[in-house]
Amino acid sequence: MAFPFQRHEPIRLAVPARTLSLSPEETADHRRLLASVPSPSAKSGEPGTYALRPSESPEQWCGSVADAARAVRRGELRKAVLARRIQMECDADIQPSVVLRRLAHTFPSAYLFSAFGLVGASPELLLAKRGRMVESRALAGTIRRGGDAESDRRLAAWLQESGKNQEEHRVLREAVLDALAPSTTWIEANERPEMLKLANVQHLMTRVRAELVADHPSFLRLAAMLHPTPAVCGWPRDKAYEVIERLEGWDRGLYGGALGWVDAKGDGCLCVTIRCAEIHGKNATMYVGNGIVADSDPKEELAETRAKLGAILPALIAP
Ligand SMILES: C=C(O[C@H]1C=CC=C(C(=O)O)[C@@H]1O)C(=O)O
Repeated sequence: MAFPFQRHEPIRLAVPARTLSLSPEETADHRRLLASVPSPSAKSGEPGTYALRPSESPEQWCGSVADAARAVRRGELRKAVLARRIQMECDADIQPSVVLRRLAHTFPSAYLFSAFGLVGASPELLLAKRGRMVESRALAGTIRRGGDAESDRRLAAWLQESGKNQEEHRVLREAVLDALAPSTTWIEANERPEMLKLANVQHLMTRVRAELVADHPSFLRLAAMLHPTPAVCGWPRDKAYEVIERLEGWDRGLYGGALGWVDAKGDGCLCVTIRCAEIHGKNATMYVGNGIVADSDPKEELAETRAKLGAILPALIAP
């Protein structure tokens, strides 16, 4: 099932013909499972040439970032997330299963998905529920990986101390805790953000765990309270939607939404749909966004979108 970015759009639901559940310890099987997904037939061939084009020029997008940062400085909102779309056209059909397998290789611990035309490897957990236990993994604040252990450590230390990134993260942490707390008997979260290190970038992360009250809202209702978090939208939510509408002006569809499963017992798991692309035959649209606060610098934000694209882009391109 998938929630689109827009709250008024209907949730998409698919009933799987077959399900297979694996424990986290069975990662090796998970890889084996993906390896068993049939490869495209030799006849259909793999793309050999790729044409890339951003839907909006980098200059245009930087202008929008500057505009959003000014709105935050004027006190209209605390944070807005602005996204970019990168279009790719190939000379043969792109096979989602091939892209997924490449993502699984580079991002083995991510939430991998290929559903409703969207393929990706998201590091962000919106909500997981088992019985009365719930969990969320909130990410905001980003820096690239260093080329060696020392520069990587220095970049991580810089991120932990960066006022701009701390503010991006604080807004998210508060929103997630405020949304869940009224439905819980206890709720815990790390005081200071941890570092989450991925192949291409590192993020500030807050892990939230909680026990729900006996008479708790359903998994879907809880997810709908959280969605969209300030990791993909901003805060206050209504004002952030307004700024996104004005500065982006395109429909995000399932990007910035949530995707996962819910079962008959009311348990489920939904990741945030980031680090992904929509695939249609020979065409793909990649999506990438950043949290914008008062001190955001457009050029640095542009570089950050390029670092984040280092997840989905290499999975689509294998010249
Ligand atoms: C919205 C995206 O990332 C979010 C998740 C982690 C870090 C983010 C950031 O530092 O801006 C974004 O809030 C995206 O990758 O498209």
